[in-house]
Amino acid sequence: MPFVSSFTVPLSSRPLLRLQEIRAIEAVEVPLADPPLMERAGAAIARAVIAHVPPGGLVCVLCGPGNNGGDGFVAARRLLALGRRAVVIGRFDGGGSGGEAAAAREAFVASGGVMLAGPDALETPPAAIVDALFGIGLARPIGEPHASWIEWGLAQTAFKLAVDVPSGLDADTGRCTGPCFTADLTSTFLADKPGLHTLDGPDRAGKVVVDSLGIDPRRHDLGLGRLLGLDAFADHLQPRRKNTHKGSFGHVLVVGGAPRMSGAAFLAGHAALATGAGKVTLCALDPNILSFSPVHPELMVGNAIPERGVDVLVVGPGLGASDPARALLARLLPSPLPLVLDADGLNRLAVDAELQESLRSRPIPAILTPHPMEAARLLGTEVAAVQNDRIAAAQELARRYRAHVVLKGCGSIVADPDGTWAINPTGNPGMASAGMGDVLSGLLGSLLAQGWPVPLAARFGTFLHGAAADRLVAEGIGPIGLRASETVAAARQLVNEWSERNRKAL
Ligand SMILES: NC(=O)C1=CN([C@@H]2O[C@H](COP(=O)(O)OP(=O)(O)OC[C@H]3O[C@@H](n4cnc5c(N)ncnc54)[C@H](OP(=O)(O)O)[C@@H]3O)[C@@H](O)[C@H]2O)[C@@H](O)CC1
Ligand SMILES: Nc1ncnc2c1ncn2[C@@H]1O[C@H](COP(=O)(O)OP(=O)(O)O)[C@@H](O)[C@H]1O
Ligand SMILES: [K+]
Repeated sequence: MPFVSSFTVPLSSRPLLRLQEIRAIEAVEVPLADPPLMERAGAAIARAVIAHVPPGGLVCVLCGPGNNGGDGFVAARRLLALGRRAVVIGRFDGGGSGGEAAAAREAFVASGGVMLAGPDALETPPAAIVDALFGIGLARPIGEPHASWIEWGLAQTAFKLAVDVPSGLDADTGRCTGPCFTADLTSTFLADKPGLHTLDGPDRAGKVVVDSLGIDPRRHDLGLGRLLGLDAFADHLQPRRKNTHKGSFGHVLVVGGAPRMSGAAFLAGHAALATGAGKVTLCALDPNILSFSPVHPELMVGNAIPERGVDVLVVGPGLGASDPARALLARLLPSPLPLVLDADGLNRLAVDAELQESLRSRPIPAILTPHPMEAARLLGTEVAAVQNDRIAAAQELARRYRAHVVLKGCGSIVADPDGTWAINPTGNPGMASAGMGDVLSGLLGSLLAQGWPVPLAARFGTFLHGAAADRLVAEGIGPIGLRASETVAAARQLVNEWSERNRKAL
């Protein structure tokens, strides 16, 4: 029997709020809420602990100096009231009370709760650790004593729950700014946060559960960011009408394939065909390229750009940096056809003001698919600067190049020229292998050829590709050794399954 774990795909899209947007909700709701939001947050944590920890197990709550710590004190007090074993580890200098967090601390102590000065004082190993050290108020890398507590916590086999955000993780960017907690479950409040879903976030947060604390988020400005779910694509994931022909599904032209790099163009073309493009032609720079692929004889292969009949351009896979490559870009960027620009196409664009102007002036904005290094070149900066704030980097690229941007990597960001953005929750580290980007380009071209609106194609192609890789991993194929070409058949299977499911739902 092959190893099979469950494959689940995120079904529902949801808002992702950045710090300022969360703070704006707090400013309105905290003064009005009865019971107070901290009380509700603490109750939610206590419920989550009870759901995961058998009675009798010791729950150790690490509490920090702010409201995140306040949530932890409320949770500990409630656990005690429910007959659970709970202690707090916390150290608070200075006496002055005041503020909700201090009141929560006093209420915990008044109810007979025990506060220890460090994990050394624990008499038994905990069954659960609740990280209530820092949440959205993290202002700098975590120092002592909290850093040692985190290190101790990570060494325990206990169930680990993070309150709002794993301490040390930046809720906006997903960056660890120093020592950082790693949770099995993050219970996040009011709304979901982007930092839980990109860069280091998915490694640190574990499963993310959103608790609105009884606040209807629709009463507030939900910002421009979303976490993608399958529901966002339902209108376009429909079964095919019977009365159709290959012309109904568009003709994709893949331009790339310089000497020794023709595989990239083949992968993109293969992905486009397998996900529904009516016809695919490869225009390769390699003069010695085979005129047909024995593996995929459906692909039309040559060295020329067809005079007519093409509906969508995918430019870049294996394009290289030669003068003929530049000439092709200069010819194709002003085209009125939908365009996906990837890989060497992006690298050349980064250093060529004329090409940049053609791109910006296109009647239909292109889709650019940079990985962080390509994004850094396009922004004239370093990879670290891109990764410091992936959302801001993708938004800046989208604005500067007037294009839809897929900034690839763990938690790919999709950004549009109007400032809207999304994070893709699908995908896994099996995708960190050569050729994956070429497959993505082909998928995007295929969706455009089949009439998907450009912003939605950028989102769905990214979602589909990651979900395909996730399904393969669930079937025991990867993550180690997962090959780009394997994701193509899995994407085909998913796109058919999802379309068929929508037929049944009609
Ligand atoms: N508002 C509400 O009612 C609600 C809030 N909620 C909860 O509150 C959380 C936000 O609370 P928060 O704003 O108090 O920030 P929090 O994350 O506790 O940290 C700030 C404190 O830490 C300190 N500090 C920062 N970095 C530090 C470092 N590296 N090392 C050491 N100290 C550091 C900082 O002090 P300072 O920077 O001034 O030294 C300040 O004292 C949120 O995530 C959610 O859990 C929910 O219950 C919903 C209702
Ligand atoms: N750790 C990861 N988690 C999720 N997706 C990943 C991960 N690593 C890579 N990917 C995805 O795989 C693809 C890799 O693209 P790219 O880096 O351009 O590969 P290549 O240039 O080798 O074709 C992107 O879509 C990226 O988002
Ligand atoms: K926390």
